[in-house]
Amino acid sequence: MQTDAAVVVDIPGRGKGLKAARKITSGESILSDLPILIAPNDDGEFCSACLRTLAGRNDTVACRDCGQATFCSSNCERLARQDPAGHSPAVCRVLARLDTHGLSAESIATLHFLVQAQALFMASAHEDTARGRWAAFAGLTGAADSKARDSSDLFRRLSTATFSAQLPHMAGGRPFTPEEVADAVAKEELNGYGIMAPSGPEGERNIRGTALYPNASLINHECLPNVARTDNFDAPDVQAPNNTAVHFKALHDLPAGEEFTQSYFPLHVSYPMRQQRCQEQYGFKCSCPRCKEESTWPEDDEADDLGEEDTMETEGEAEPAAREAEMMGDAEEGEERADAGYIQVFLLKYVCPQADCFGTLVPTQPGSSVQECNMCGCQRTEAQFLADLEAAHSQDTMAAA
Ligand SMILES: C[S@@+](CC[C@H](N)C(=O)[O-])C[C@H]1O[C@@H](n2cnc3c(N)ncnc32)[C@H](O)[C@@H]1O
Repeated sequence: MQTDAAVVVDIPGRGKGLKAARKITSGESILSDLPILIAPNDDGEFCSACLRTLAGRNDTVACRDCGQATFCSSNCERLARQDPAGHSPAVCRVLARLDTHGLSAESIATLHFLVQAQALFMASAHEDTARGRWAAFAGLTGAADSKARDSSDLFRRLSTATFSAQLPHMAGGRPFTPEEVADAVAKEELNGYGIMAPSGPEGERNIRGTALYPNASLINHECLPNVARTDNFDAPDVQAPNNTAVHFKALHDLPAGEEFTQSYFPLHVSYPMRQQRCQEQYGFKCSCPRCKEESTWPEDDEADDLGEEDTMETEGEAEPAAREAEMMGDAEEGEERADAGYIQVFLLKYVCPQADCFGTLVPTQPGSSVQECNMCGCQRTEAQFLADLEAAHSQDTMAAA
């Protein structure tokens, strides 16, 4: 791994995970990772290779063979055609022959992902770089660890198109078996990062595509995470494929040996919804310190009700900064259950305050108290945070009176 900050470890009950190889400072970048494979949505809005926004560009190139890929530039087209799991001749031939009749947009996207994953597998029989990428793909958690959904229809459509495409240059490789299709589908579901587009005029969020990363896909979930992801697929000054990297920064200081955890959902999501999504989407029961605490709360007492009387500690009249330290300090390292006050301050500190954004605020630099939202890009200073904390405290005091 290209970082001295993280090491891969086996964690009982969680499979593989990443731990801090040394002491980490708040705002430090702990990992930057390029994808093993990117599966674009192919709806014509984003580059099929690097997922850059196409609107406003005058150098886009559409694939004339399959008609199912558009690139932001001739450079991306060239890179995609050279990449066995990008838009290589093999992928293009199979895509052109896929029967997608009657499938939902989500299943079509999964089928396209399977075409690319299978092409990577077939190329790994005779190409060294494909072999390394396939090894990373094969190492991701998959069907054996989850309730794989029925993928027999996807297998049938994939194998029919593959057979009809006749892939002469794929000598040595072979198509996926039904079990390999089920495993690849599970790998996408359990490890895929949905790459979000900037919000539309009505606040709607499109997904550009799904990407699997060799190391970032190993970071486990907790509902009070200590790292958060940033990316910049539309960075004008970063050439493909480097714009497809994801970066993880520490939200606060961490001791050596601490497991890096991210939240698989926006931080404000309620306890029942988080439990359901961990179980149904990822196949595990979340018993993190926040879930342990919130499992004892009355049902309608959602985590995002920050002003609720019984979730706020109102003792004493400490200054805001002292109050933050006091409350954040309540959750001792390794403690099993987070304190209600700690959860409240954590959410105030890290949930983006912009209406309907729900991004995570991440320190801009190591040691900096200025935070930036990983979704909308808004910034907040320590003074603004302390004012927000004070306002929440006053609201609670009034509600309690
Ligand atoms: C993106 S992968 C993370 C890496 C994974 N642990 C591995 O071994 O490759 C997601 C999977 O990790 C496991 N996982 C993540 N967070 C967990 C948690 N808090 N408790 C138990 N299992 C967890 C679940 O099996 C989940 O489907």
